[in-house]
Amino acid sequence: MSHDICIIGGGAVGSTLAYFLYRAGVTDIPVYFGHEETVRAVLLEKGVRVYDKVENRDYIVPIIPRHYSSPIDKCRFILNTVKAYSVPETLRLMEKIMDVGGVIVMLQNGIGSLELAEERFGARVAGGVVYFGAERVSPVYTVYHGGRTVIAGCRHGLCMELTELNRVFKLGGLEFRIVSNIDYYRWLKLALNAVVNPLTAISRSRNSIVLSRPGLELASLILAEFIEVAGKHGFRFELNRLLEYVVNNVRSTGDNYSSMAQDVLNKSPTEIDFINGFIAKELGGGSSINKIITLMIHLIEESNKSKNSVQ
Ligand SMILES: NC(=O)C1=CN([C@@H]2O[C@H](COP(=O)(O)OP(=O)(O)OC[C@H]3O[C@@H](n4cnc5c(N)ncnc54)[C@H](OP(=O)(O)O)[C@@H]3O)[C@@H](O)[C@H]2O)C=CC1
Ligand SMILES: CC(C)(CO)C(=O)C(=O)O
Repeated sequence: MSHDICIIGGGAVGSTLAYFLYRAGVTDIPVYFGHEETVRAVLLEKGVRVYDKVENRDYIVPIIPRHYSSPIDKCRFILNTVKAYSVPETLRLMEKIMDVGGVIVMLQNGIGSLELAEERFGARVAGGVVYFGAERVSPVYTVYHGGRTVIAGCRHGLCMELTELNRVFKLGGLEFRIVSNIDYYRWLKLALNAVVNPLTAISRSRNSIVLSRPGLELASLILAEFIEVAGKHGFRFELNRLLEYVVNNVRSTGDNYSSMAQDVLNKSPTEIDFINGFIAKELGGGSSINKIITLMIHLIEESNKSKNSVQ
């Protein structure tokens, strides 16, 4: 079956994107999931439920649920919204469902997923950064907490096709902004995630915890190292302006549990190696704050695996 837009990963971000497409009048979107049970649950619900907290309204978003092992569509646009650690499992799926001339948009936080997809699909891949907060309450229920922007662009070429996504998402109320320097925006988003995700995951708190005194003190330490690493890659950032940017973004998603906090609460693996782990590695070893934070999150992952952890 031929479709304009397919989504891989129907979790918090995938469901929210399907919701904005639904508002734009697009209703036949295949969404690929990791578990058969999720596919069955979505079929029963006749879609995914998305609660728009900004509008205080509940929607059933009709989607076509698929399991990733059964690639039966041909898609002009593939929006990949699985967690970074699941991306390798989706490479074969993307190969099967990408239509001739199709474009993939990799929407993971952190560094590594876009690079992996580019290795396989070259210039047919765009990167995207998501500036909204969404919480997956159950496999078929997502709360959209606010923020209305996705920034996207290709690193090799112009990807003019993306203007179509810009048009359709705009109809639904989401800004899908296309930029020529997507790497700059990926680094900027890395700064935000390096602060918000581990601090909310360690404290098992909503994003607004970052605005507390210790939260802001830790933010400065994390960002000082981020600035050093970004500088080595040719991106110059200034600490006070970065802190202001983090504070503004935390204010607009304050009620959300970051994706990493959700992972920890669900006893799932986290994306720490793609975020603070990446920064620590780029610092070249030694006992950095990003290294310590990475180890602490790995310790929590281990504890979550263990039957002896306190519930
Ligand atoms: N949540 C948020 O507020 C934000 C998240 N992000 C980023 O967006 C990305 C996605 O996060 P989020 O939506 O929270 O993640 P979720 O954990 O909510 O959703 C992940 C989805 O991927 C599916 N999946 C897992 N493996 C596969 C596979 N092999 N093939 C197809 N689908 C698969 C899961 O299926 P199943 O349901 O069956 O398990 C699930 O639907 C992450 O990189 C995150 O950092 C960025 C900004 C905000
Ligand atoms: C923007 C933010 C911090 C929203 O929660 C996010 O990217 C995430 O949760 O991973």
